[in-house]
Amino acid sequence: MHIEVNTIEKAYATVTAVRGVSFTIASGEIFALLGPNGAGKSSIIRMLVGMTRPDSGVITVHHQKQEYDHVPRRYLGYLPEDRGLYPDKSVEKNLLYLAQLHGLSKAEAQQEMSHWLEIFELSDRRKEDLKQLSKGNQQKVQLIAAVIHKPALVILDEPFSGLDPINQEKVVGFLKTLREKGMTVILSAHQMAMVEKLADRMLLMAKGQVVLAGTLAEIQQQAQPQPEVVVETEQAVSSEQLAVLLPEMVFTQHTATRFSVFLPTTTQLSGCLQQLLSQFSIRSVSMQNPDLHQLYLAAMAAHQQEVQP
Ligand SMILES: Nc1ncnc2c1ncn2[C@@H]1O[C@H](COP(=O)(O)OP(=O)(O)OP(=O)(O)O)[C@@H](O)[C@H]1O
Repeated sequence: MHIEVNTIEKAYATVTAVRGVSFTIASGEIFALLGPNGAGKSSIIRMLVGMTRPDSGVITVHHQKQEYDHVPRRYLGYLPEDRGLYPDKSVEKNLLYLAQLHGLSKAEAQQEMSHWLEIFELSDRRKEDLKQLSKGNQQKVQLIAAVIHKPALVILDEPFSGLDPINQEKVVGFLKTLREKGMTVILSAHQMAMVEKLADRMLLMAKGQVVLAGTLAEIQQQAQPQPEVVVETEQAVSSEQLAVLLPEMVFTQHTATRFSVFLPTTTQLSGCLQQLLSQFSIRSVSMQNPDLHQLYLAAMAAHQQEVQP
């Protein structure tokens, strides 16, 4: 399934939740929607699944040579923000009911359920009522419910919420398995460390607008066009010495023997190193790429400044 979103807008009574947002999602990729509370992520998801319509702009979903203006229910696996299984029914009843509702035979449903319960180490809990399970285990059952009918597209709103680090890692593994099975995955999340491990491409939003978009490498390039080189020296180096040696460059001193140089372009790396080597013994040099968490915070701070009058 391939999705194209072209300049969609969505306003509610008092707020414009989505402002001219465009992106594409290729078949079989994990696509992350990121942004602070109220950024517009859930609004986009609700439009993708057809729960609401954009006020303007176009959504085109391509699947098996057909086109749709939202993802048809039969191809969709959805973990909504407000979960929605039956707490008074057993894990097994919940999952089998949902699978059969989506058209799986009883045997197929049993087979899929056993497969996923085993992956999440919940096989021995299948007879228990959902409400008897811990919040994390309920979340895992919710995730199984979203994929048990083998949908082409899985949309997961906050799949890591309420999970401890070990279970978060399990969900990372689960999402990679979905990708291996050829499913397209859209997820919204606040856990940047998890997203960084998983997402093929991502869209960072704030106040209904796109702030950054692309692969992690593309986002790093957009957000920090000046590469950071971290240098460690054998002997102490002062800021004054650096300012004389590298007059054109911006640097930050971390310790007496460790500092970062922000290169105007990567082509200036060898010149910069030659200058440093002419004066100091260098212990190590490494290119530093900011992680998604740092990029996210920096992009949000920059966006905040931009939108302030
Ligand atoms: N049904 C609605 N009626 C009115 N306003 C709404 C409605 N749904 C969302 N909003 C508003 O639209 C904006 C975007 O909300 P949305 O839920 O899409 O953000 P989000 O990025 O999913 O946030 P969160 O991370 O908190 O779930 C917010 O200001 C929100 O208050």
